[in-house]
Amino acid sequence: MTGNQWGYGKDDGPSAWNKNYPVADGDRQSPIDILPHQARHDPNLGPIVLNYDRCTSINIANNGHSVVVEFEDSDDRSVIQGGPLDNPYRLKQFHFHWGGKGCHGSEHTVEGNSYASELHLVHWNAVKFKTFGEAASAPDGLAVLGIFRSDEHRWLHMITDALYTVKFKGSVTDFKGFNPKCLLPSSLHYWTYLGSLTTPPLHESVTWIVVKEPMIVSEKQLGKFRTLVFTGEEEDERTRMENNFRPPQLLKGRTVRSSN
Ligand SMILES: CCCCCCc1ccc(S(N)(=O)=O)cc1
Ligand SMILES: [Zn+2]
Repeated sequence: MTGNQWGYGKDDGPSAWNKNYPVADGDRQSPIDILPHQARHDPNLGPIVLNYDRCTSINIANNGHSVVVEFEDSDDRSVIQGGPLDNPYRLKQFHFHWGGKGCHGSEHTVEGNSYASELHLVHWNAVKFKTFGEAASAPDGLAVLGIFRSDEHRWLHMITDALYTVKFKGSVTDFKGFNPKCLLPSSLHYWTYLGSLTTPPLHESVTWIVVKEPMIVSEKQLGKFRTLVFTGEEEDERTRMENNFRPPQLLKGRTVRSSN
């Protein structure tokens, strides 16, 4: 693994990340396997509140690890708050993790069971920090909403129809007027725990909020995500982008709390 090059292959994948990112073996790494019966129900955990109605999506990009939709985060136009969060956190981007086929692909698992894919809505604490980069390495800097994805989804076509425009690593295209609220399941009951980024630099800066109810996407829609490639247009080999998920990490004594 040269420099900060990392991936999901045999030589540069999750088991090799601790060489360049020793925090990979830290005490609050993500994802984890969630055991619902061992989660502590906390009546003080209020509902998650999403104010996305004035969000401004900017572009959709293939960053060589996933497909990412970026948002304007210069003010509090789209924030998540409530639940375990002490402040509103600004929506910065969302991206996905998925498998090669069948039911593997999510990062978090529930009693050892994985879903076909997982959506991450990434937010940062702009009350305490000046930039996303600064928040991304602070213990209470980020809040990521994780949504499992399993069978057909009506709104997802807006994403999958745009995937052909970002087939190659490094491609970016405009993607305006998309409100990610349409990607969310009806109930936002959740598990929450203190964890990390699931890709390098693996900073232990994330308050994870994992929604219990999966959203529905079809195998056909998932297939469109697999038309992306990890490699740039100029490179000769075409490595299909799939299995871009990190396996569950040790809990190391952490408590997972459950909303009602
Ligand atoms: C200082 C730069 C940090 C960039 C961090 C980019 C990033 C955001 C979210 C996730 S995830 N999969 O935990 O939601 C992983 C990586
Ligand atoms: Zn992610």
